[in-house]
Amino acid sequence: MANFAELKAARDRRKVQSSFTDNLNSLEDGAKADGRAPNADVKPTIYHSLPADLEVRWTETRGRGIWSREKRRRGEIIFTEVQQSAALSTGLLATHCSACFVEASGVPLKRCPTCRIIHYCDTECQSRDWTLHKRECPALQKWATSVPSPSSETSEDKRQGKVIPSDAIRALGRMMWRKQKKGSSGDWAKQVDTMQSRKHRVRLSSNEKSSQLHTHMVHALVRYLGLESLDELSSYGIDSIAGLVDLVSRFTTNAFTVASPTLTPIGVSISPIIALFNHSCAPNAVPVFPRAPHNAKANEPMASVITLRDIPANEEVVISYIDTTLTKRERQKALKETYYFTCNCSLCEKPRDGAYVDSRESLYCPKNCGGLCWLPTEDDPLARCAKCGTVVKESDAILDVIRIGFVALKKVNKVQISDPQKAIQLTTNLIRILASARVCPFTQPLLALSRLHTTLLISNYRSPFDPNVAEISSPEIQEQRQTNQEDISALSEKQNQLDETIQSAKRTTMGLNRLLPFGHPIRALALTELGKLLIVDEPDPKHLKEKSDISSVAPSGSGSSALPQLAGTAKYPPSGPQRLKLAYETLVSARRELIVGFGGGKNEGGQVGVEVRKILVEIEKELGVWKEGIRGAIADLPKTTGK
Ligand SMILES: C[S@@+](CC[C@H](N)C(=O)[O-])C[C@H]1O[C@@H](n2cnc3c(N)ncnc32)[C@H](O)[C@@H]1O
Repeated sequence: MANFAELKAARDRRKVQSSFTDNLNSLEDGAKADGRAPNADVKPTIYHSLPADLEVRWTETRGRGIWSREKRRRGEIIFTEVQQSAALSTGLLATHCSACFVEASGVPLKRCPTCRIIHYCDTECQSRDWTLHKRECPALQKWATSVPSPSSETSEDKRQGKVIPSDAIRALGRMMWRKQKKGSSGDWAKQVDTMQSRKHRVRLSSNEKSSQLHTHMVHALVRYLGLESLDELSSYGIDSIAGLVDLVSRFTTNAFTVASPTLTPIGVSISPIIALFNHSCAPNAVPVFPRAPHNAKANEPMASVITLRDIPANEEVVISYIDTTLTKRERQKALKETYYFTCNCSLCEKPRDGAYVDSRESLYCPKNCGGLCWLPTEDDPLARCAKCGTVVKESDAILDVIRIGFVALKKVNKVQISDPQKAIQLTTNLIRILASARVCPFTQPLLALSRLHTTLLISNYRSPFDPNVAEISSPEIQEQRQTNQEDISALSEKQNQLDETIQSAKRTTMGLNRLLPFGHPIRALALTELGKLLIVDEPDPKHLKEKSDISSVAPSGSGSSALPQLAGTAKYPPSGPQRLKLAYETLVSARRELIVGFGGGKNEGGQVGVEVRKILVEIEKELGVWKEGIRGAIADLPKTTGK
């Protein structure tokens, strides 16, 4: 006989099942009254490329989602797909191939001679893109001559045909031309038409900004597609302007950013299957663009969805639509503004009391007991340590510091390109102020400022040896270089800059490690960045002055997973051979994480994973050479001991 828990589970199963059936029935009746996506929905037959071990299911609160039928290990690639309807970011159109999204390196790209906007690696990429570009090409030309020019565009820009529709409009155009080409009864049209729309929610929420955005996009799309009458919409399977508004709304709810293997945004894509994954701020999977080494160009841009932890069978696979290092308030605001729902994931549901303190909003205990306190807020200014109960006295001052921090963060984001020195000055000051108020390094806005600070310092650093190359050199070469330099103090200044950059990268990795699970792509890349900084040639190596012990230089077995000690101590980062050893250990750890976040096996941690493997081989050689050199030097020494 079934016990109570089993009966309850059976009842819950029936509940899900009946919601699912009700939903199908109501859709078959043509009912759309609740504003949910019309549902060929859960009928998986239109999703031919969805692997059999993944299943589309429906829930009352979230609509459709993807469930795993099987149990999964962390780092498993559960879904991969070449993006068929993606548009490259406008700023990259001249430097990246519009078919495979790879940046030109060495060989210049070939420009479409007709529109003179789109570029390709070669004729192979051009041919692959032709079915869509043959429609896109005249649209781009027409747009360039007809669009009212914003004041920021110069007449020179216009002469060069550089007036280009936004990434979203170009991606929408591609989505619609594909629909036109495949026919309105084809699977692509069905998949696009059943993506969730937020039209209804937009109206309900009477969100003025969002309505304006939709109206603006519809106007732009009509102009881009060159539509002159309603009749022309029928070739896209749309019969009214309302249908077009709905399509735009589907696009904005479901489109996602195409990123490079280092997570730099490079475009916009629409994939009706990836759009089926629901959101959680504590996701168990992540979509990435690893650019795996075995991938042919014809398979790029390839998106993969990868598990971030072990998943039991019959669990929903959820990804995050936003940056999960943000505070609950920031996350909820972003989700509401863009996706129109209130997240009730396990992270959002945790109450602000008891022994639990969310690291994203924490202060170190005023008594240094090792515990954390919630950051005070306007609503809840009384903060106390969750471990020892000590009350934080200066709540008002801390609130002010946090407020100033967020304002400064906005300002830094604004000026980072136009005035990087000012941005560095701001981040330096704010990081100091927030840290002295006992704000934890994984807490916002300190973490966001640290991430920006590291990025700014990296782009600001120019090696005195070769501005483009970070190379590994033996101490002898470094010594030679140093003695040849006339301005020792300039080198010492450079050394300080480099060390400060490494310390900042270290602080960032520590913050991210606290919030993101092992192998999360953001965390794996931050660790990679730190490792790569540690192999940059030291302009003024401290070890040459200190003559540190070189006998412990060899890599320690398979590498240590432990991070280096906290920045800020006199010893971090170390110099010379110790630094190289630390770089080795950091990159070994980074590679392990990359293999999770960008997929193992054939993916090999993606393009960055492969690059790190190659660097590790170089370091191993270098460390081997040094060790040999020292052995040789010791062997050559006259035997004076004991005499
Ligand atoms: C990209 S779609 C995801 C698939 C969608 N559920 C469907 O049925 O097509 C994004 C939309 O799904 C819903 N959604 C996703 N995650 C959710 C969550 N955690 N809670 C509530 N709604 C969610 C929201 O309506 C959101 O705008």
